[in-house]
Amino acid sequence: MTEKPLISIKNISKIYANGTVGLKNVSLNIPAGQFVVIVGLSGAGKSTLLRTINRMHSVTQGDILIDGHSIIHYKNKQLRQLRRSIGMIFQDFNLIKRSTVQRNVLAGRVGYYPTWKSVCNLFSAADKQKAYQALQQVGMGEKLYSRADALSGGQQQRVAIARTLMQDPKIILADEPIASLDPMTTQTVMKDLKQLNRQLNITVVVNLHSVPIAQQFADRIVGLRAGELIYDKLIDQVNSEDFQTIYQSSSSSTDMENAS
Ligand SMILES: Nc1ncnc2c1ncn2[C@@H]1O[C@H](COP(=O)(O)OP(=O)(O)OP(=O)(O)O)[C@@H](O)[C@H]1O
Repeated sequence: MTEKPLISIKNISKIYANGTVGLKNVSLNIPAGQFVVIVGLSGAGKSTLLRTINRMHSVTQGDILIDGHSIIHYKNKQLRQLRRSIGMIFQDFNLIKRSTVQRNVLAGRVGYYPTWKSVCNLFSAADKQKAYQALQQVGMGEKLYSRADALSGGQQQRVAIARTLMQDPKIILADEPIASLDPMTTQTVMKDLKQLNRQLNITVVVNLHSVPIAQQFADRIVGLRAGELIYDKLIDQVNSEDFQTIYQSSSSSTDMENAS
C-alpha cells in the first residue's frame, strides 16, 4: 500500500518576475517522517523548491498539498497556520544577534501569541520551560542566557534549530544549514536534525551542496539541475555515478569539490 504523502508537489513551475526560470515542472511526494536531501549545483533551484513549500515563494504553475490540502492560495490565517507548522533553518542562522538565546528560541513561539504579547515579551512560564527543553534537545541548555552573538556558528545554528522546535513543526526545511560551518560542527548540526527526524518524526527536507554529507544522512536524495528534477532515489539505491548527472557540465569548482 502506498503511504499518503505529507508533502505533495505536483508539476510546479516557478518563473521569477524578471523572467528567470527557477523550477520547471517538478513533482515530488514526501511521506511523513522522511529525511530528504536536495542536491544540485548553485542556481539549480534548491532554495526555490524549498521556499515554495512554506509559501515564501509562490508558484507560477502547479499545486502543492500539505497533508492533503492545497496551500497555493492560502492567505492570512491559513498561511500563518501553515508557516507555524513548518520550521525553517537558514544558512546564516537568522538569529537576533544582540538578544539572548532564550529570547531567540522563544521567537519560534510568536505564531502562538497575539502580536502585542510577543512584542512585550510576555511569554508564559510553560513556554519558557519549553524553550529550555528545546535547547537541551540540541545540547545547548546551559547557553540559555548567553547573547546569540557570543556563540560560535555551530552553536547559533543549534539555537536556530531549537527555535523551530518551539513551533511544534511537522516539517523542518533547512536551506544550506551547514554552508557556514566547519566539518566537525557540520556533523553535530546534521546529527541534531537527524535525531529530531527520528525521535519526533519531523519530516526534514535539507538543501545541501555536499554529496558525501547527503549520503551520510539522507533517506532519499533528490537532484535538481537547471530547475528540473532529474534524480530521485532512496539512499540504498544510490551509487556514485548517479551524481555525475546532477553535477555534469559544472562550471563551479566548489560544487565539484564537494561532489567528489
Ligand atoms: N528572487 C529571485 N529573482 C530572480 N531570480 C531568482 C530569484 N531567486 C532565485 N533566482 C534564480 O532562480 C534560479 C534558481 O535559484 P535558487 O536560489 O533556487 O538555486 P539554488 O540551487 O538554491 O542555488 P544556491 O545553491 O546557489 O543557493 C537561479 O537562476 C537564480 O538566479
